[in-house]
Amino acid sequence: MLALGKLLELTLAGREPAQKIQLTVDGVQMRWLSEGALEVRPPEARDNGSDLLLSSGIHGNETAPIELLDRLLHGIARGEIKPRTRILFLFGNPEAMRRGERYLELDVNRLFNGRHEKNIGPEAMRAAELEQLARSFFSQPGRSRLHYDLHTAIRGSKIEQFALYPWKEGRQHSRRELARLSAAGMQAVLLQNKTSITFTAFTYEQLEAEAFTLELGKARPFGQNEGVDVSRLETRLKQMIEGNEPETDSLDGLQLFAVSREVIKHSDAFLMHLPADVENFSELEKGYLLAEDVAKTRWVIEEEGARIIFPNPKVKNGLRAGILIVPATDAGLA
Ligand SMILES: O=C(O)CCC(=O)N[C@@H](CCC(=O)O)C(=O)O
Ligand SMILES: [Zn+2]
Repeated sequence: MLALGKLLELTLAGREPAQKIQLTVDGVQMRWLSEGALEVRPPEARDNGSDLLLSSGIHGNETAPIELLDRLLHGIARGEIKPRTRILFLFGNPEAMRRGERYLELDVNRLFNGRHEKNIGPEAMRAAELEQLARSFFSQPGRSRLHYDLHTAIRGSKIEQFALYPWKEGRQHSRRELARLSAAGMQAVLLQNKTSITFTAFTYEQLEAEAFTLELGKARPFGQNEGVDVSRLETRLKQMIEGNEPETDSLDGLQLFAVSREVIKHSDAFLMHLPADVENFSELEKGYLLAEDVAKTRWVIEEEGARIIFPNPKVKNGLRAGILIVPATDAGLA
């Protein structure tokens, strides 16, 4: 296999490859751009005009998505997967990956859309670099732009695999992209309704890409991901890369949710009244006191059919400690 196919090994060892550009037997160019960043370019005659950004390791301990991208890269480097799309592979937080931690000082996925400029340290610099790499990758006019940022969650989930779809004023969510996600094994999509500071919010809001955060199961260390079944997503990604993806417009079985409220932790006095092992998508009854904070702030459930995802009272003050969601319809899709 070509040495650049071993991007994960290089990244975990903190090594820079001696040769930055390599060609596969089929003339596919692999180009190392920076730590954890590699561009794949098909020969011009095979290029189908699609640009696909695949990122993982934004949280260093979420290893199933890292292993998935590693398998795809190996397949390309060995000539077993024959790309017709341009692809940018990114491992988001290499130092956190080496340490097996979500992040070192700052959560990279809270540092986009201007936030890195207000912070210092390696993770702020990495977020700035990721923005630059994505901006440069998606700078070619007339090509389709798609970004999947792959994650696994801290806790178990009543709905195992789901996507979060960013929001931008004046832009409608795409039915075709949701059908594609459904075919890739996603069981639910959360439609955002305000701007955000995550990586996919950046590529969606600023780079005109279709962009999704995909949650694929529960976070486990490298080599312990038998319980995370990414087979449907992996098959779909191979088809997308090779340009032979079956057309689909079916949303059958795909559950849609909308954000009702983000629970923001304001102070060290923040208390969340949920069991430590509560699962994502757990239902909360009307009237339930979910959380309390400084100055008698109370989060009481008012919504019909409310559910909680990503509850985490340990986040830093000022950040999201959970999302309250409610069922949604496909009425606003384009
Ligand atoms: O399990 C959790 O609490 C977090 C899992 C995770 O990392 N999720 C992403 C979602 C990003 C988004 O909102 O699009 C995150 O929190 O960064
Ligand atoms: Zn994550």
